[in-house]
Amino acid sequence: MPEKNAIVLLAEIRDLKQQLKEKEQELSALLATQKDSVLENKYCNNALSAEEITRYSRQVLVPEIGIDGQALLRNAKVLVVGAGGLGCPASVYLASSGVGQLTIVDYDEVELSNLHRQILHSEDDINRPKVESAYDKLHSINRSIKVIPLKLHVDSDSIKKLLGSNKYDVVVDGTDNVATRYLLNDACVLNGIPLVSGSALQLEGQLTVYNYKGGPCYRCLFPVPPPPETVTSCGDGGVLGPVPGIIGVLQALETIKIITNSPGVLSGRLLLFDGSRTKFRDIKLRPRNTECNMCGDDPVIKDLVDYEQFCGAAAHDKVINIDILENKEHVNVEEFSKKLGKRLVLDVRPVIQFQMCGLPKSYNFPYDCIDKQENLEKLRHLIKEENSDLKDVYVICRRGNDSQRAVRKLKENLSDLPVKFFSVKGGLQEFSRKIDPDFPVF
Ligand SMILES: Nc1ncnc2c1ncn2[C@@H]1O[C@H](COP(=O)(O)OP(=O)(O)OP(=O)(O)O)[C@@H](O)[C@H]1O
Ligand SMILES: [Zn+2]
Repeated sequence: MPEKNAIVLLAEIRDLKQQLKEKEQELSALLATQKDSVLENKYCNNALSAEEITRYSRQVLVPEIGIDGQALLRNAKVLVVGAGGLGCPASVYLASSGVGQLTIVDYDEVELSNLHRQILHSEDDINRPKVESAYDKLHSINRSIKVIPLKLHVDSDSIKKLLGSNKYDVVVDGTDNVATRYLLNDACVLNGIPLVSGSALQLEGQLTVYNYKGGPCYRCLFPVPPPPETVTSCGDGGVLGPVPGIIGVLQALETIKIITNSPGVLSGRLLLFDGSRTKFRDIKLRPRNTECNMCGDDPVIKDLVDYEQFCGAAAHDKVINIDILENKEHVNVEEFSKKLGKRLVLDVRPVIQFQMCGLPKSYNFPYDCIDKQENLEKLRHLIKEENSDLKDVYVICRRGNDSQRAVRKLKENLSDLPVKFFSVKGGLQEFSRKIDPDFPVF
């Protein structure tokens, strides 16, 4: 028998997956028709079917949940925004605990660098929409609930449609940017929905519930957004997988408590998790601000606004390209690669990123401290030594933004040297995409 090649095998796997999906849909339809008859069981309290009693028995036994709580969960509708580090663990527990309708929204596709923490996605899902992969896993965890995957960017228009078409009991914020945080806060205030908010970076996490039974909203605490350059994303600062895991799981816990009217919901309090010492701290927040622009007694904001404009930052963590240099101060990666090894290259990423991977014969001068006197002296020395007759210095970073800022600083501080500084357009990510895919992207 001739040996099968990888392409044939992949095509067969795809066919089998498609067949499996069709069978699953058949099964769901069958279960839906049987549901009513399942509910009528002479031994069971009619609020829950026999299957539900068995499936959820361990949590129904918890006094705060009980049969009524479980029925509330089955009738609940939860919107999870973001199928990333927080949204994945949160939705796993919401699906498995029997939340009747779980809508999961994300615009993005799965990447290799997501897998260490985004536990709904696996290697086979790379390049698939996150919501598709989330749907498959959640559906296989619990076929008796309705999971609605929506691949879309949540903005002022789409959130209005989303909240207008369904009466959600809770919104879970599993996103990673300030603009979406304000957007979800305002949308939840306008629609009277509690917002379970979490965040995680490096070894630290935070959790609170906004807009719950007269408690504060996000704007009560943060009336104005932080300057965009002070916000660090996971892509820049990193995050250890279990940290968003812990916060996401706690988001599910708060959501379940809200739905089941359990006491102790984390409203008006902020939970701080410090993973380096494995410590939780709980701080009391200011109560609702009666003068809050959004939820105050006489709110100024009556409709959703343009959040990217309000925050001066994009409502996603993808590349925001700044353009602060003149055209002639840029060089594209094609030109840059021809000069590689023949010109001085300054890599202005943080030390850790340079240690992870760097171009041969490049020098690391992190942007943050490039204009410190001792670094300027080192640079002066390097340029004089290495660049005696080569007048160009190439400055590179991860995405081509910090390199532009660095060129500005270098021009200001080393104007006496007979060199020209160029920023490499698109940075190392572009270099990896267009010149050498062996350079690891992250
Ligand atoms: N406005 C939005 N609408 C829909 N999804 C959003 C929105 N903003 C953020 N998200 C999603 O929220 C998720 C946040 O996940 P996470 O913080 O783990 O980071 P990531 O974007 O997946 O990865 P990384 O930061 O490492 O590139 C992402 O999947 C992102 O696509
Ligand atoms: Zn408020």
